[in-house]
Amino acid sequence: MLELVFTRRFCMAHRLLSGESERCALPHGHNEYVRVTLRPTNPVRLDGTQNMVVPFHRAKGTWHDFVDNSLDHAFQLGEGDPLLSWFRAHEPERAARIIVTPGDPTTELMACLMMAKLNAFLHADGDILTCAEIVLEETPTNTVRYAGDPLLMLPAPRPPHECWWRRADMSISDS
Ligand SMILES: Nc1nc2c(c(=O)[nH]1)N=C([C@H](O)[C@H](O)COP(=O)(O)OP(=O)(O)OP(=O)(O)O)CN2
Repeated sequence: MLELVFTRRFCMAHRLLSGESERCALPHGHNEYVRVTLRPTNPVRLDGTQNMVVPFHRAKGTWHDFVDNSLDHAFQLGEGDPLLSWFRAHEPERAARIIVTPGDPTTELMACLMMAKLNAFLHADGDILTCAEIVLEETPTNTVRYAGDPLLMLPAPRPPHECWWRRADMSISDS
């Protein structure tokens, strides 16, 4: 099976309120790497001329735009986090740069949300490719990997069209 594999780096900050770790409940940041593996939905033989599954820029362009302009330097907060209400009340323009997640923004959750978003982009581009695997390296020593359908792993708090990770746009929250 021919696969296309792309890696991108981004900075993020988050905090985890529901876990056992007190230090993770204070806002802190990581420089993360996300690696995605894309597979042709209907694999065919290389044509002997162009010999491409899809041009790289088409396969990764929208995804990297999302990583660079929506994920990079964004603050990730669970939708019940009181910091979210604070930003919406006092710094509404910055609140728009907050990634709002269903529950704590753990690496597991973010990996599945990001994979679902990528699949929404790929679906909107004709379903030529599907994301088969995502690897999200939170730190050099902590990595989450998922292969399969991310929708099977994700909470389903609202109808699909009200969940930003199901929409093929640059959104990172639902108002
Ligand atoms: N299952 C998960 N557990 C934890 C997550 C997570 O996303 N999923 N996240 C964190 C925190 O973000 C924390 O900042 C990183 O974890 P930690 O192991 O404390 O990071 P270190 O850099 O200290 O790792 P060492 O290799 O042990 O130095 C916590 N748990």
